[in-house]
Amino acid sequence: MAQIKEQRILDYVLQNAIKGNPQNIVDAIDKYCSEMEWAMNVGNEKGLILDKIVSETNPATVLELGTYCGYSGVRIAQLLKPGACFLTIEKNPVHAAIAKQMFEFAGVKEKIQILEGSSEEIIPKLKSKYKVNTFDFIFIDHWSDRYVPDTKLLEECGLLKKGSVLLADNVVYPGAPDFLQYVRNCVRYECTNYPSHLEYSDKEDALEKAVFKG
Ligand SMILES: O=C(NCc1cccc(CNc2ccc3[nH]ncc3c2)c1)c1cc(-c2ccc(F)cc2)cc(O)c1O
Ligand SMILES: [Mg+2]
Repeated sequence: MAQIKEQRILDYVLQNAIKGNPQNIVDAIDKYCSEMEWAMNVGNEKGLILDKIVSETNPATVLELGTYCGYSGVRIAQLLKPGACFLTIEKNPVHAAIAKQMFEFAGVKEKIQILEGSSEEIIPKLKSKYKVNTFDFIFIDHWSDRYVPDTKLLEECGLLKKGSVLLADNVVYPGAPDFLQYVRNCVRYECTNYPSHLEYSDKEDALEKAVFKG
C-alpha cells in the first residue's frame, strides 16, 4: 500500500513514543519531522507560544481549524481543564484518520472531537448540531485564504464572545496578509504578533493573536 508521509509520522510515534504521554508524542513528532521528513505541524518553537497563550486563556471551549496529524491538538488537549470541550475541524479525510489514531495513542481521545468537513460548512452548524454556545479559544491553522472568511463567519454565527482569543498560525509564512489587515484594522479586535520561525526551518514566521472585544 503506498505509504504517505502522515502515515509514516504516525507509525514512528506508535513505535517510538510512550502511549498515553502527550508531551512525549509531541517530542517524537518533532524529532521525526526535524530529522527525517518536514511536515506542517506547528512545531515546538511556535508550539511553546501556543502553550503559553492556551494556559493564560485556560479555555473551557476550544475550536481548531485544521487538525492535520493532531500535533497541535495533542499540545492543546494536555493543557485543558477537566470537562473542557475541544472541537477540531479537518477537511482531508486521510489527515482526520491519522489524527484520530494520534489522539487515541496520546490518551486525549475523550477530550477532542474531530469534525470531518470544511470550516465553511461546519461552523454554521456548531450551535445547533454540536451544542456549542461560544468559543474561548480558536486556533486557526488551515488554508490561509479561509482565515478571513471563517473569522467573519464565526462573528456572524455568534460564536465569539468578549474575550474570545483567536490565534492564527503562518501569518508570515506562507502568509495571511488579508487576515492581518482585517483583524488589525477592525476595532473589535485587540491584536498581538508573536514572531517565530516556520516549523523545522529557519524561515521567519509568526503567530497572530486577536482578542475579540465584543
Ligand atoms: O497550509 C497549511 N496548512 C493548511 C493545510 C494545508 C494542506 C492541506 C490542508 C487540509 N486541511 C484542511 C483544509 C481546509 C479546511 N477547512 N476547514 C478545515 C480544513 C482543513 C490544510 C500550512 C502550510 C505550511 C507550509 C507549506 C509549504 C511551505 F513551503 C512552507 C509552509 C506550513 C504550515 O504550518 C501550514 O499550516
Ligand atoms: Mg500551520
